[in-house]
Amino acid sequence: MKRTDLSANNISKCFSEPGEDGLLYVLEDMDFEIKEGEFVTILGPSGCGKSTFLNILAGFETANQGHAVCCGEPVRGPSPERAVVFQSPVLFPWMDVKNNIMYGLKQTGKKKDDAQRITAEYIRAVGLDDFDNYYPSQLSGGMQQRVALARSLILDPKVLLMDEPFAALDAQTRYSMQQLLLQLWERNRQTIVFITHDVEEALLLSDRICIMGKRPGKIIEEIAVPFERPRPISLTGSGDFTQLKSHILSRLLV
Ligand SMILES: Nc1ncnc2c1ncn2[C@@H]1O[C@H](COP(=O)(O)OP(=O)(O)OP(=O)(O)O)[C@@H](O)[C@H]1O
Repeated sequence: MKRTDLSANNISKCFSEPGEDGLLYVLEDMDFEIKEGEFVTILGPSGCGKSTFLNILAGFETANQGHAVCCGEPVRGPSPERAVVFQSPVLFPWMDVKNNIMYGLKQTGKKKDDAQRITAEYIRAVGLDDFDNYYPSQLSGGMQQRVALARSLILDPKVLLMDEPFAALDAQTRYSMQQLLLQLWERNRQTIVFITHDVEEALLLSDRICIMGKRPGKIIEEIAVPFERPRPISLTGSGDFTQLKSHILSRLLV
């Protein structure tokens, strides 16, 4: 049986409201669990606390109550076993594609030859073979996000935490990035927590969808996505797909 890779128990989080005396309650008694190798998407209305929750899982934020547990250990801060991919790719502007992707490997003390070989594999995997000496400013948004993905995956994290990673991309690039992510996931089977506002994206990518309610957020419904993989784009026109999509939308609009 697959074991739980990441869980959150009874998480509550509040922030002091900027310029006010009061507290903003963002998460309340939130429970969450994801199994090894599972792909779970979190959907929820704007401001319900999705990013805050992901930041708690990543170890960037601390909960006021409850805690996150990764591979049996409490999350006390960021760790290379939990990689984070943001909407805006975080790259070093002064490094070319190759060095951006290789950076983390070098930090782990890998031998130069090995680091270069592994980096070349990842550059190929994300389809940037002809761009390895380009700088981030010379790349499109989609290409930058490919670099960010390769940069995270090269460290072979157990868990990938993705905060609206494709939201800024045009429809075509978004689709090709979704396919790329699925390809890499099928190969390495990381445990993925993925945040999006796009219900179709959630239904095409994930094993399970967690819907959060309004702030203070917590999960109000979980849906095991019933569609077999691979899921072709034509699936979006099927009756079962549109029915599930409209059910999810109705939960989001409550
Ligand atoms: N560091 C912070 N200090 C104060 N308030 C914060 C902080 N981080 C987030 N918030 C507040 O917490 C609430 C939830 O924010 P969060 O970004 O987690 O929501 P979200 O569900 O990811 O939203 P969206 O879908 O719009 O990205 C918001 O009202 C936000 O203003």
